[in-house]
Amino acid sequence: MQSDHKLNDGQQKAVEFNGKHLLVLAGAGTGKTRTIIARAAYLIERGVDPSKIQILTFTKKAANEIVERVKSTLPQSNGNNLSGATFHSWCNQLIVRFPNLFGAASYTVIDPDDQLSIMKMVCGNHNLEFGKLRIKPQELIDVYSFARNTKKSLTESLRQKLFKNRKDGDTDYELKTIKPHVEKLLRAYQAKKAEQRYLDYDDLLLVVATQLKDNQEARSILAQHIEYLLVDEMQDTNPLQWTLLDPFVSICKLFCVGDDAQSIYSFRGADFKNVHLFKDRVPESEVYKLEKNYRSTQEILDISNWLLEKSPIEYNKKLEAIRGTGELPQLVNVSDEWQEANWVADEILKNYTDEDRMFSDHLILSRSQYYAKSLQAVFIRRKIPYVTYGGRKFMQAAHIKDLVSLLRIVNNPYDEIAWIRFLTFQEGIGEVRASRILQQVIEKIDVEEIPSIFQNAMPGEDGKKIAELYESIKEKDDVGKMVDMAYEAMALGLAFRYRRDWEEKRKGDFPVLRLLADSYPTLGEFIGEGLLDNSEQMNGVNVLSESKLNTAENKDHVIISTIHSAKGLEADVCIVLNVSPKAFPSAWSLDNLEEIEEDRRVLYVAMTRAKNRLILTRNTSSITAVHNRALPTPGGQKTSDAETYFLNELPDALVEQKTIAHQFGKVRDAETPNTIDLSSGMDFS
Ligand SMILES: Nc1ncnc2c1ncn2[C@@H]1O[C@H](COP(=O)(O)OP(=O)(O)OP(=O)(O)O)[C@@H](O)[C@H]1O
Repeated sequence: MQSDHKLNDGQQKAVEFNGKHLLVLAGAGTGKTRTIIARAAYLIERGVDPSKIQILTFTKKAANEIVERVKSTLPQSNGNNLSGATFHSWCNQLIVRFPNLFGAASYTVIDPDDQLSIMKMVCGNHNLEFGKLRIKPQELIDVYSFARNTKKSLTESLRQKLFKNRKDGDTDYELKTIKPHVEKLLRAYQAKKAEQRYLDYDDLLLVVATQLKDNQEARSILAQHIEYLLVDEMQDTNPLQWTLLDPFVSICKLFCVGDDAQSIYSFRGADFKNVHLFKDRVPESEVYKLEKNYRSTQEILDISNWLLEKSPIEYNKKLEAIRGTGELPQLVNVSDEWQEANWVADEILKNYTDEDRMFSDHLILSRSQYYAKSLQAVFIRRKIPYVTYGGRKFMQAAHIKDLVSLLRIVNNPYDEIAWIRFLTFQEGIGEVRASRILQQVIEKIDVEEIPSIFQNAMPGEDGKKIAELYESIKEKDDVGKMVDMAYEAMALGLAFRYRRDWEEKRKGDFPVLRLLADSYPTLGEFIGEGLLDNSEQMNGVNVLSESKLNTAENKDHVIISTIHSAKGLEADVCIVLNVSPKAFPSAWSLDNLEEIEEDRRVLYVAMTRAKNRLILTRNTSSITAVHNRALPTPGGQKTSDAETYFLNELPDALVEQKTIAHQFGKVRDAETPNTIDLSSGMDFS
C-alpha cells in the first residue's frame, strides 16, 4: 500500500469490521475520513458491487472528494459506480429512480429561494406584526424547517427560533398570541406546495423516510439495491436525518463516523444524541474509538484539549500527536479588523517569500464570511490570490445589494431586478408601484429618458434628486467614486432601513465596498463579479467561489473559509480570526449554555485544522470594551462576556502572545503619570 493509504491498527480494525453496524467515534485528525475511504475500497476489493454502496456526507464537495479518493486507491474503473451524495440529493435520486415506490415522480423540487417566494405569496408580501414582534416570511420558513428537522412542536420551534428559548410569562403570552396566525400561514404554505406539486428540500427526506418506515415492500425493494450505507460527520445529523437512517438499520449495514466534540450544527437541529445513543438505538451495533491524531503537532493539540477540558460537557477526549512537538500557537493582539487584515497579509507574504510556503498552505477561518470582508479587500489590493468557502457572500448582504442596485441600473437599464430593488428602496414605493414604473422603463428604454422616468415616478424633490444623481454617476469613470456618490445619496435611507444594526454591523461595510470597487477598471466588471457570487449555491450548500486574481493558470491560493465550511479541511498554517470576547462565545449566545458550548466546539473545530502553525488573532478593543457588560442568564445569575470568554484563563505556557503596534508606531511615554496644574496660565493681577 502507498503511504497515503496506510492505516493504524484501530483504523484497520474498523475498515475490516465484520459485524452488522458500526460507529467510529473519534477525535479530530484521527483519520475518520481516511477510514471511511478505506472501508469503501475494502468492500469493493472484497467483491461488493460499488453501486450497492452509498456514501452520505454533508456537502457535495466532501462527497466528490471521498468518491475520488476511493477510486484512486482501486485498479482502474473498479469504483466507477460508487455513489457519494448529500442526504438531500440521495433522497432526490431515490425518488426519481423509484417513481412508483415513492409516488413523487411528477413533483418539482424547489430550492430555498422558491420556498421564500411561495411563503411571500402566502403572506401577501406582508410581514406579520404583533406589537413589537415582526415576523418575516424567511423567518416562517426557518421555523417550519427547524420544526420538521428537529421534530419539535410548532410552539417549541417558535420559542427557540424567535424568542431565544425564553421561558418567562411574557414570552408564553406572545407565543400563544402568534401561534394560531403562524399555523394558518404554514398550513397555507403546505397547501400551496401540494397544489402546485412542489417538494422542498425537507420533503425529499420525509417522502423517503415515511415510505420506508410504513411500507415493508419499499424496504425489501431497497434492500436489493443497497448493501452498505457509509455516513460521514454523524455528529451533525439531525432527528429528521435519523428518521431517514432508521429504516436502513433493517435494510443494510451502517458504517458511520463522527466526533461529538465537532458537533456544530445544532442551529439546524443537529443532535449529537445520534452518536451518543447509537448503541442503544441500533441493534447489533458496535462503537469503535480512534485516539491518535495524525494531523497536528502536540502544541496545537494541547490548546485544543485545554479548550475542551474547560467545558462542562464531558467529551473524554485528549488528543495525542503521533507527529510529536512543534511550534507554540500564537495569540496575536490587534486593535481593529483592518490592522488584523494587514497583519495577516504581511504574514502570508512573509511565509511565501521567506519560508517557501505556498499560498495554499494557508487556511483562514472566521465565524462568518462576512467578518473576513476587510481581509478580502486587503488581499485584492495586495494581490494575494484566494478562494472563499461558505457563508453568505459580502455582495449578497441586503444593504450592499440596495446600493449596488443603483449602480446596476446605471450599468444596464434593462436590469429589472435592480429596478425593483432600487425603486422599492425609496420611501412610499411598494412592489406594485415599482412594477408599474418598470413597465414604463421597459417600454421606453432610451437611456436618455431614465432621468425623466425617475422624475415621473417620484414627483417633487426626491425624483429630481435621484435623476441628478443618476446623471452624475453616469458621467464618472472611476468605479470607487461611483460607489461614494451612491453612498452619499443613499446613506440616510440605508441607516433608517437597517436602524437595528446599522452602526454595529452594516455601516462599516461601505468603506470596504469602496476599496473593492477601486480595484475594478469598469462598473460592468465590478457588478459582474458581485453577481457571480450569487450563483454559487448548489443544494443549499455553498461551493467554491474564486477571487478575480485566480485564473486557470493560478491554482495556488489561500483559502478563506467559515469554520462551518471547514469541516474536514486541514492546512499547514491555520489562522483563526477574531478569537475575541463577544465572538467566542458570541455575545448572542450568552444566555444559553447549549449555544455557548456549541461555540466552544466551533472554536475547537477551527483550532484542530492546523497541522504545523496555529495563529489566533484577537481584537484588543473588545477586550477592554466587554468588562462593563453583564447579561442575565435564565437562572437569574449575571454572566458577562468577560467572564465567559473562552480564552480567559488560558495558561501562558500554551501560546506565544504578540501585540501588533499601531500603524503610526509605538510612542514612548513617560514611565509614571505626571500631575497637572490647572491654576497655571492665568494672570490675576
Ligand atoms: N494511519 C495514518 N498514517 C498516516 N497519516 C494518517 C493516518 N491516518 C490519518 N492520517 C492523516 O491525518 C490527517 C487527518 O486525517 P483525516 O482527515 O482522515 O481525519 P479526520 O478524523 O477525518 O479529521 P477531522 O474530523 O478533524 O476532519 C490527514 O492528513 C491524514 O492523511
